[in-house]
Amino acid sequence: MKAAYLGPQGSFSEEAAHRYFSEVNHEWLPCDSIVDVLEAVGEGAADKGIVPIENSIEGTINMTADGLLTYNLFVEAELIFPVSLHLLTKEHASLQDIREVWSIVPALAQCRELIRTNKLKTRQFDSTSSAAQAVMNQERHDVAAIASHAAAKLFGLHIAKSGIQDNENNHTRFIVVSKENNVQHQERTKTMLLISPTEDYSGVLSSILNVFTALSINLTWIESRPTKKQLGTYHFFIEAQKGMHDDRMKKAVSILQAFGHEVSVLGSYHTTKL
Ligand SMILES: O=C(O)C(=O)C[C@]1(C(=O)O)C=C[C@@H](O)C=C1
Repeated sequence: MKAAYLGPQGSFSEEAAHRYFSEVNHEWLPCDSIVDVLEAVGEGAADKGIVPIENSIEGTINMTADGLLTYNLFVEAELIFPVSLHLLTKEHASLQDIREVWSIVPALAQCRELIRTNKLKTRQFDSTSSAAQAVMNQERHDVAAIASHAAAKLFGLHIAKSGIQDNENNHTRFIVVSKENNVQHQERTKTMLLISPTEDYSGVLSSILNVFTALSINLTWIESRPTKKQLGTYHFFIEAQKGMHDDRMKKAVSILQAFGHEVSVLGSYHTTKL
């Protein structure tokens, strides 16, 4: 089994992948970007991929949500991973010495307060670990990567300040994706749906939500994404706190279809706290 994740070594994705797949022998495929992970699974270069989809401070990682549809992927597990971000420098330095921070956009966004109050410039990288590697390979003393403790150790960087995210209690939700439609009807705790209204009318979203209210199904995530076909047209990712084996969930899907909406079940899965 080959599993793809966002590399290089030292990324949060790598830590999540190693912890989740720990019991079995796996072949790993570190990729250069989140989209490359999804593409590797979509095109069969890897059997499974681990990608971040939501962070408790910054919200949805849109390229993951959109990529699920581009590459026709299914979600087979959800992982909750605690994220602590650190300021990593090449030499011993303090926050006052730093003028510029490098990282992936979601990690920069999780440290908005520190960046704003210290008037730091930012540079975007494809992962926290590629930013840490770039800091190691340069000579400036006023730049720092925003990355993990594992990246600091791996690249021999100094931790100038730790726990710099806006909220100490910070978690990222990863999903494990594959090409296989694994929506079995075995007991699972959550389901992800994509609902595409075929018509636009006033109250279309509330009519969709009312179906879940009427069936007492709690929703854990809702995200509107543009269809990319015409300005102002959306489809909705909805995650419900019920597995697809549950009769109420099956009923919700058939009512939504009877309303004329297109409904795809993107996965039914359990949550693992890492
Ligand atoms: O860059 C990494 O280390 C990643 O695994 C990606 C990622 C993300 O994009 O959300 C994962 C967890 C943290 O939220 C920060 C970065």
